[in-house]
Amino acid sequence: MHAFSFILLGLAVVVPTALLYLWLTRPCAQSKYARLPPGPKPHWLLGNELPPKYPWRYFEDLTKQYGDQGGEGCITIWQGQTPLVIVGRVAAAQELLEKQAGATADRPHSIAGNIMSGRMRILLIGYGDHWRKLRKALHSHLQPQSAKSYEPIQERAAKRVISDIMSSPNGHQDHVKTYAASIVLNIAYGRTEKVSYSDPDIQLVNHCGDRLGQTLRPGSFKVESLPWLRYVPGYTKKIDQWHADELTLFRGQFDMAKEKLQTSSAPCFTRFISDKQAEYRLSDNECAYLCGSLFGAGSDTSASAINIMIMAAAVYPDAQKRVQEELDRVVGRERLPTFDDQEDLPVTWAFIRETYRWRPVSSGGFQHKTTEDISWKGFFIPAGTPILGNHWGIHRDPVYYPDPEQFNIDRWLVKDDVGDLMLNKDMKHFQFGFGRRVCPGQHIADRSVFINTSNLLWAFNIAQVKDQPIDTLAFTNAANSHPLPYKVSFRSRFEGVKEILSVEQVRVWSSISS
Ligand code: HEM
Repeated sequence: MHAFSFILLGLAVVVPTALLYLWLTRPCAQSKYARLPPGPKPHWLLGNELPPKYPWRYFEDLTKQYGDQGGEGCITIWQGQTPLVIVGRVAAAQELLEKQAGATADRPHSIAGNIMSGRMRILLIGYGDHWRKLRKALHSHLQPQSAKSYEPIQERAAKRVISDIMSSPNGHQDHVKTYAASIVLNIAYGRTEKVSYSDPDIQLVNHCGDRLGQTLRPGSFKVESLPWLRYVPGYTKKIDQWHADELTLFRGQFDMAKEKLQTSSAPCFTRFISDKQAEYRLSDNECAYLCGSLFGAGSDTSASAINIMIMAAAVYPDAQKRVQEELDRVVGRERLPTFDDQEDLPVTWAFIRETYRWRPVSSGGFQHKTTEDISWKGFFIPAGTPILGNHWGIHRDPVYYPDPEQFNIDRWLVKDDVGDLMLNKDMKHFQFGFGRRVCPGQHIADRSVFINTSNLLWAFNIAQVKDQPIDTLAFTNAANSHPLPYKVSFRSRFEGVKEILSVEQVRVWSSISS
């Protein structure tokens, strides 16, 4: 027989046998997965198809269809042969991701992501001793008391945002990015100078961040579905190089910061971790990675949250007006809001909370993974199952947030004994994630958002003195990554602001600029 015919005959036997084997052993038909929450029927080999954009909106549609109809707010979709449980409602999130946090704090293993990060990027590290060690070090420095020590820096930098917006209103989103980058670099390395977002070293860090994003994008690296590929000579060459570049960058920044700190007393994570390195049993590279990954985790996220605040103020002028009335009453027009005013500004905080709910920064959330079998309300989620809190969907839970499509700051407010408004401390949001994996930078981030929102809305208020309402701003990226359900046309009238302030509010203006 001809060699070609042999090959054909071989294929005719091997391919159907392999497919039959895969079909018989398909995970979606295994008994341990029989009681997962409901969801759309998957293709037996390829799983469920996902939309190319905004999967969190699709998951919310599925939650309405399956999760609210017998799924207790949860659904299951299949990524190829792996199930993913998606939590889309508050009660389920509180139960599975918070009360059972010890069983849902792992992360799905990303082979390419961990090679690229040398297994040192905390966001990707599985739940266990290594993660605990890094987390403890971060927590000690980012917990509320330490976060408070950065307030003076945040207040100064927030003033600069106003002054930058006055000078070049069209770049308002970049000014906020510059703010966020400066704050994180200050916290990580003790850098006190204003760092422009376009500075070359920030561009380099962002370049590494882009590479990480590429590494984690499903389908980018076949090694995730075919793990043996990592042992094929040369296969990981590109990712190894990316890791080498990133490590060189992070080590360079860390070593330089350590050197500079010898002649200053500024508090920062580099100083803290260098002092505690032996106690936490951290290598030099681990310290450098902890500092380096703070930028990726905390810079663009904070900038987006602040830009979304400004966007919400533009889209919902009535809510903006209520914040400004409160600022007028509590702060007045002779000075800027400061952190000392926080307790007296419940409406401002309600506006911030509602904006977190309306457009959560990380709309799709980050996947966790179970480490124990979970039996809950008749469902069974086996150990090792990826589980995702869908921030977008959870924040649209119609039971917890009635009429969720309405931007309603009153849902966060209650009256005290004498009828004054106060923030309802029982109402929760999930902007910063869940359980043991909750964002360790949340106290710093919340402060950044508060000081910028209150200062900017205060400044817009002043600008309206001369009957020139600052009602709108142009948005590009915040709107792109968090698209509005309708097209909003923004007109920018910032040009007049500087004159108004310099003529009529000279004293205030000079306090802003100082
Ligand atoms: C508004 C700004 C921010 C938002 C919306 C945000 C959101 C998040 C979310 C959703 C997670 C994942 C939580 C989960 O897995 O359930 C996370 C993790 C993390 N965030 Fe933030 N974050 C912000 C700012 C910051 C800042 C300022 C820092 C540091 C200074 C920071 C450091 C981290 C780190 C290190 C992790 C990984 C934690 C782990 O996996 O154990 N974040 N953040």
